[in-house]
Amino acid sequence: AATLHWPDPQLDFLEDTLYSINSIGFLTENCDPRQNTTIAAQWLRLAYHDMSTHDATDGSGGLDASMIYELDRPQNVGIGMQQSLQDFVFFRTPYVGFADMIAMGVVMGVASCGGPIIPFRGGRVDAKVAGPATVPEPQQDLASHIASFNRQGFTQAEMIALVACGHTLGGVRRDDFPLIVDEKAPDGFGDFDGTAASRTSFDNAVVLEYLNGTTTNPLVASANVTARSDLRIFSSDGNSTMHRLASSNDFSETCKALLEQMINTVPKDVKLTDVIDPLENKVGSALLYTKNGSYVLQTNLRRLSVNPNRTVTLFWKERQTQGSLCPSTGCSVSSTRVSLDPPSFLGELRGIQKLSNYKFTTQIPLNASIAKFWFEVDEKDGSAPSIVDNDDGSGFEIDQDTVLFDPSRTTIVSEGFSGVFVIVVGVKDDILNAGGADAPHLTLESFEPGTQDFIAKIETVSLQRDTTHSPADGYTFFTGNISTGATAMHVHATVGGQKFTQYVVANDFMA
Ligand code: HEM
Repeated sequence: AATLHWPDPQLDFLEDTLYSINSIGFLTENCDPRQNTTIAAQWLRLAYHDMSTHDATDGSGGLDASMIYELDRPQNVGIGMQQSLQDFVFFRTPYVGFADMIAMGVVMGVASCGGPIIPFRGGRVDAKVAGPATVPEPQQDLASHIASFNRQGFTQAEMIALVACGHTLGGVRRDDFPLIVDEKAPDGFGDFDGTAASRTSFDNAVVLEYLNGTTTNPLVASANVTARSDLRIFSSDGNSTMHRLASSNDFSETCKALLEQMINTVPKDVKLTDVIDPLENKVGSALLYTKNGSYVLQTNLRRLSVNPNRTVTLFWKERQTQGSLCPSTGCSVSSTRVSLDPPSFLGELRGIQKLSNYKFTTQIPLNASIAKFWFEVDEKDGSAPSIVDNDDGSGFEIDQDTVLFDPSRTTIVSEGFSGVFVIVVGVKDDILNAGGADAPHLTLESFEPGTQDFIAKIETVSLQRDTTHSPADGYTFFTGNISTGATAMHVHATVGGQKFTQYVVANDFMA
């Protein structure tokens, strides 16, 4: 399983979104309905269509979010495609692309409808252009379907099962396929399986109804014989795969494996992360800034379990060791407060009841500063306290204190419906002045996810000396405006001939 070597904004975000914060999961939590179908069904179809550009012979294509360039193709008809992309777009970051969110939609959607929990890996890379038009269509013959699934990396038996696993959710809309669903279909929607409860269940009713001849699946039973692609596919091995999937356990296990393969089908040069499981210890962001004559360090440690007796202590090592004020074991402070936060629904399914968040805000003398920090966790159950120090004993390093984003001086200014973040960054005078004739160069690279057209916007603005915040505590302040549509930014600086970079997410703009 993936281990967090802090800072790791990719794993940090993906783990949070899977288990900790009920953000994307909130939309589909109870296999929630939308447009006669379910959000989970829309997400699953989107992921399959996006993946189906894969060519196993040369390793090209796969789950790479190329769908944003392919929406106008007839194979991708249906409001669900656009809507699903809209669901995911807000969650992309400079480190996590659309494709990872489309893949996560399968994990979330399937689990929310009572299906198996599919392991999730991150690291997909978003395509810059459309892929080939290779999504299978209902009017194609069996040989074309077998060839097309082979090209995508699936055998004939796997094709049968994967179609059954996909077509356990949702159905066919008359608006999209008037030649497949006739006008008698209630709400213009032909469910893949017949029972109302089944619509919101990831179950094998689609298999059982097919086998016992009661199916209403339009792709099996449509009056339009050409459109009966599921019938041709399901029966293509004399029903042997379908008989096997009649066991609900087999169905669940098979779907888990095949859907995992589907979301992990990526272009050959893309390397996915290890499987992301909930992390027992997780450090949040660490913000270091100056205020009223000292540094302030703000951070937190998240634990998966609750223990009201547990104490968590933050330790740190000073950057200036001469005339150290800390004992040899490091300076320390107890958590300022603990909050017990609910996990995401997937976190709950993984057995997490509450997440304990130990929060710290501590002052550090200006002449000492901080080089790194770590935590001591005492369960108060007689066992020895444990140390949380980034797994490898290195601790959580504050790599520099020269260029510091300042959340306490940063503000938001509204302008009608939109607005700007007025971002303030402090630069240490020692280094600034040592720069001599070299003028400092500071920029903000803001990231907007592209909620309108699905194309992320990265904008760079220069930071200027701040006229409203006078120099203080050994720092001079610089300021620049970015849109409130930004969800993250990098601060880049060249000061005194050295380069500095800091990554900050919008949550911290107003921390
Ligand atoms: C030969 C292969 C396939 C064909 C011809 C096919 C065809 C279709 C058609 C015509 C629809 C109706 C879409 C609409 O009304 O807008 C549909 C829906 C759907 N398909 Fe497939 N499909 C295939 C394979 C798959 C696979 C492999 C998966 C996923 C593993 C999948 C998942 C879905 C889902 C979840 C829906 C329901 C969408 C909703 O209710 O909004 N399909 N499919």
